[in-house]
Amino acid sequence: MAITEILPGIHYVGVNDRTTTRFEALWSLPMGVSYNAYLVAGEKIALIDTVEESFGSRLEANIREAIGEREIDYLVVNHMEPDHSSSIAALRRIYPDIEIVGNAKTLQMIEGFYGIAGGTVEVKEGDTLDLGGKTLSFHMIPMVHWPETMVTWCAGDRTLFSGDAFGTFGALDGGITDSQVETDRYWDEMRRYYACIVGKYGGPVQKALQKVRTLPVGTICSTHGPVWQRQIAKVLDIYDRLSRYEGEPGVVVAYASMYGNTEQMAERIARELASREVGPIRVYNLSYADPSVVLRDVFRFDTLIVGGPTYNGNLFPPVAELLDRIAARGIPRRRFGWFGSFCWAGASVRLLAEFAQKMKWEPLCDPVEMKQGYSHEMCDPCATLAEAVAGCRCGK
Ligand SMILES: Cc1cc2nc3c(=O)[nH]c(=O)nc-3n(C[C@H](O)[C@H](O)[C@H](O)COP(=O)(O)O)c2cc1C
Repeated sequence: MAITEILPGIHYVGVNDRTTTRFEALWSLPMGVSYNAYLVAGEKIALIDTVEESFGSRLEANIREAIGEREIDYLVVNHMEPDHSSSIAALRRIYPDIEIVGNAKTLQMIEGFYGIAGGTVEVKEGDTLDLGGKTLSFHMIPMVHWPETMVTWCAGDRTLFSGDAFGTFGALDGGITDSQVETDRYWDEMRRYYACIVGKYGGPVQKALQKVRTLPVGTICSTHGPVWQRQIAKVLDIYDRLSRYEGEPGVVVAYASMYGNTEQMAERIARELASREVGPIRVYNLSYADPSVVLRDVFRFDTLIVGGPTYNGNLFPPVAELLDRIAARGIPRRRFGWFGSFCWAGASVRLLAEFAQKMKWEPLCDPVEMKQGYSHEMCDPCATLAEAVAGCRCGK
């Protein structure tokens, strides 16, 4: 059996993208990304999802390698985001009789994006499609992370085609299933993918998880990253924890600084945290750090300390951008401390306090504010902030 036949009659026909530098024109891709598509072959054949348009010819080649000149009877569209749907029109040209299976919202989007209206099969929650020897059923998971998203369940093979749910950044280095790849490389990429792409939709992800837990899942075929078989419990746990916005113990110190004074406060706070054995500690200079990595760790850890100088009566832009990203994802709770600097009329500390209030986050302690240059006098206030973090750790 070819390595691409992940289970008898279920073929991986996806592709790797190691050239796109920014996913959604926003998020970095240091390990690339895969666009996964699958063939389910009974007496009839269904293709589940497609790939990004520029990789369409590779998808076709992979399909031909798996099933030769046999026709594909159905294209199941779990998710309409163009990295999975933009080869639909090309596929229809290659396989003119292919019937496109989707829910009402999906079919409306297919017409809107690709002008395809006929040759479709509309499905609702729980509907089934008999391929002869394999039966697919369809289950809606709206807003994970678009409104039309659904998953496809193949009960006979205990296999869930989950769309973007349980996906991760990171191309597939030869292997396809989690026993064929080095899984440790993917966990941080999975958190980064979740935080950047799905992070706003914790509630819908929780509902999807409830549905998935009723199924005896043996294989998860998502649209990005490895096929999960051995590590399903860990994957569900990561998605569960992140979608409950449950941080694990750890501190992110995120700051920006034009001339190094606020930076010295950040360094001091981190040193004081470490000397109290608080950890892990991740320190990011927001002018240079990859925003997706910072966001990943804000999702991952339970404590966030943010600092920046006052800039034209406002927050320094890289700090404001981080706060915008956090607010857009509605993270409901973090233990929050903040610090800032100014020269003649401070605003950054006040605006960080307003942010905490807007997010309904509990402040850890009074903020640390510095006028003009950093000096040894700032050590005590920075230590007090670190002490507040350490104090919470001990349950004080
Ligand atoms: C372009 C610019 C705008 C600034 N705007 C303000 C301001 O509106 N109010 C203020 O009190 N200080 C302002 N400052 C001063 C800085 O906030 C202050 O020097 C701070 O300590 C700089 O911190 P840093 O060394 O970490 O960059 C401004 C500085 C610059 C360069």
